[in-house]
Amino acid sequence: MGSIKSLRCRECGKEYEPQFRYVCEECFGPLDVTYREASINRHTFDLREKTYWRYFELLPITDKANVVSLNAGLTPLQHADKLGERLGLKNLYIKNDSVNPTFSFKDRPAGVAVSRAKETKLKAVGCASTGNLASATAAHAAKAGLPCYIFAPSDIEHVKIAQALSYGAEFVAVEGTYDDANRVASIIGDSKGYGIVNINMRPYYVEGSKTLAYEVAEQLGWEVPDRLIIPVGSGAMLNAICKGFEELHALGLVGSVKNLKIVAAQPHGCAPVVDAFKRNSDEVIPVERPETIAKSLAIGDPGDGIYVLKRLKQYGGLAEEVGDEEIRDGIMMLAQSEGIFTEPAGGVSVGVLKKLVDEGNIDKDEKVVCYVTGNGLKATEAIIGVLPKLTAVKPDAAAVSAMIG
Ligand SMILES: Cc1ncc(COP(=O)(O)O)c(C=O)c1O
Ligand SMILES: N[C@@H](CCOP(=O)(O)O)C(=O)O
Repeated sequence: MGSIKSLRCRECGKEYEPQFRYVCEECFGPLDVTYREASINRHTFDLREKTYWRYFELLPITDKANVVSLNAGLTPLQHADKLGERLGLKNLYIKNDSVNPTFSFKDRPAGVAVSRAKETKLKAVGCASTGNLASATAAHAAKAGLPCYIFAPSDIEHVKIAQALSYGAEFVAVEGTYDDANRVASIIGDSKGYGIVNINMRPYYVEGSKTLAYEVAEQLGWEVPDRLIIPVGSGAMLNAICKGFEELHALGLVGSVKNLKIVAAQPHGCAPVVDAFKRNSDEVIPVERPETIAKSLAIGDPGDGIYVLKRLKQYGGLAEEVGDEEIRDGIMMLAQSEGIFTEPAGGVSVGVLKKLVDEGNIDKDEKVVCYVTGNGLKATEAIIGVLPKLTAVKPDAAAVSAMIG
């Protein structure tokens, strides 16, 4: 049995029974899941399934029978020696979450939220999305046998729309930004009683992403790295990863997290958190019209932005942005040195890492984990212009030989 205890307001600390609720009725703060003490140690996980459900006691589902799993998680933590050499880092790792079942890290939070929807007998699920969450929610809903409603900007990558539609979701293509889609999803979800995974189910949903901390620690032999590079949209994942490391420490599974340093990475065309960090302000000013090839990070009004700023203060953090060209360079560098093909969000992580190393902000001996959260096959239009042009050649060895030299 899982050990969920309560929902606790992140602002005022008021506790609630774990119900279908996502903001505090006193102060409108966001709610976080708390757990009863779990009796686990480092060896508890040794023989368990190779998915993020290996951490079942630390996830907000009571009965294992309600788990809706596509076998996501326990993705590779690749020692990136070649990329590290190019950047001048001795101890670089890529957490490659692009190889999940729907090809992004969103299988973690979506899988947890859809499982919770099944457990609490909701009649339908959905999400507001920039594309990746759409497929993750739709695929898990298909597996659970639940209807699924997606609300997303109409101009996201075609393949992300095709993927979500293929899983049988109803796709509402909103003429507007992600924030417009989010507003509509919130109203529809509340009026119809649908579980909108990243809005009215958010306390449960975000718990899935903290497994990105658990896995990294376990894969490093229960060690806390020196620094994490995390791409930021709403900021939910960054917060969840910090919560994950803190929980591991509280459980005695890892040592101190005091020296962990966090980097928030955003694209130049939508970098409200980086902007606030650089102004040394606690106020995140929304970006009205995001303009970036990193469409999955095009969240102008990041719901967890202020909490990212708090985390950066708590963890000696940095925040940096990179433009479209640096994002493409990051995609190519990762593909050509490590054989990992990422969508632009991963190009943002690598681009920001390169920028910080070049500027002398990261020491060459640090153990750095760079999160790559989505697959390059999902956004090929972002790089098509920088790939070499192909010239067709007759199926003739002499002609081919003349061409390739
Ligand atoms: C591939 C990818 N990486 C990173 C993020 C950022 O996650 P968050 O919105 O939780 O900050 C998103 C979505 O926003 C995403 O789709
Ligand atoms: N990038 C996300 C959109 C929003 O998800 P959230 O967790 O930040 O609320 C997506 O993949 O759709």
